[in-house]
Amino acid sequence: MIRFDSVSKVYPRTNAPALREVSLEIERGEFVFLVGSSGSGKSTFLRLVLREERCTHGTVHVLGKDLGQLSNWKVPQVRRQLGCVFQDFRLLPNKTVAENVAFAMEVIRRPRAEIRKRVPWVLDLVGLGGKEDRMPGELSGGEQQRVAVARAFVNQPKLLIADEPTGNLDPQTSVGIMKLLDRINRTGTTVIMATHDAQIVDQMRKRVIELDKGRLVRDQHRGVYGYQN
Ligand SMILES: Nc1ncnc2c1ncn2[C@@H]1O[C@H](COP(=O)(O)OP(=O)(O)OP(=O)(O)O)[C@@H](O)[C@H]1O
Repeated sequence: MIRFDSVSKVYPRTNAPALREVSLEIERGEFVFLVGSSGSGKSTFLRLVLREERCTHGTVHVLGKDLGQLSNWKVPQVRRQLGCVFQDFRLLPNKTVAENVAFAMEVIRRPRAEIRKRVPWVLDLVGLGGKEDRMPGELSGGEQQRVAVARAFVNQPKLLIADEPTGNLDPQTSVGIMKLLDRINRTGTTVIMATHDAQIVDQMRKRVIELDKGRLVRDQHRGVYGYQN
């Protein structure tokens, strides 16, 4: 699903690499927490997987494609198999809940009949049945993140990337979001989640990958958060 071979990333106009010779493999269906202090390279790792950035050295394979060799016009073909959730939700403020989710299907040109069927299905799945016509601004943070998860999952991606999805939520609301991600993972979707939330990592006991100053320093099966902020 994902393979990093000796991957380094140096951003332009910087000296210290954001990632240093990272090698790892993530198999289909895994649930992986990416941890490490601020600036350790978590978001950089995720940006390389999304091909928002290219690595400086090494190779990144995602879904069988070498992203370094992939021409720009082929990037959307890979991206449409990936779903993303962010700390700040990133919903379209002028569209309703249902329209936000439908939009993810429209951009990849799914047929209207399918959109009409799948949007209510996925909103039910995330526990937002009945709130289809609300605007994002009329929802709580937890509800907005549920919309974002619905939008990320509606096209049934092979891989779901979550960058601190509970960063703006209280502990109880966070547990609800994690239950949802766990459920999505159980459908076969691989989940990679960057987080600073020790409680969640310790509760879920999934694979934990830790970065420190761009280096992979820990790769633990059924791991714990394990470092101090
Ligand atoms: N676009 C960029 N240009 C230059 N340097 C960058 C850029 N993005 C990140 N960096 C640097 O790369 C390093 C890793 O940053 P990254 O955002 O990947 O860390 P992180 O682990 O996600 O941090 P956080 O937990 O705070 O989100 C940092 O030193 C950061 O300053």
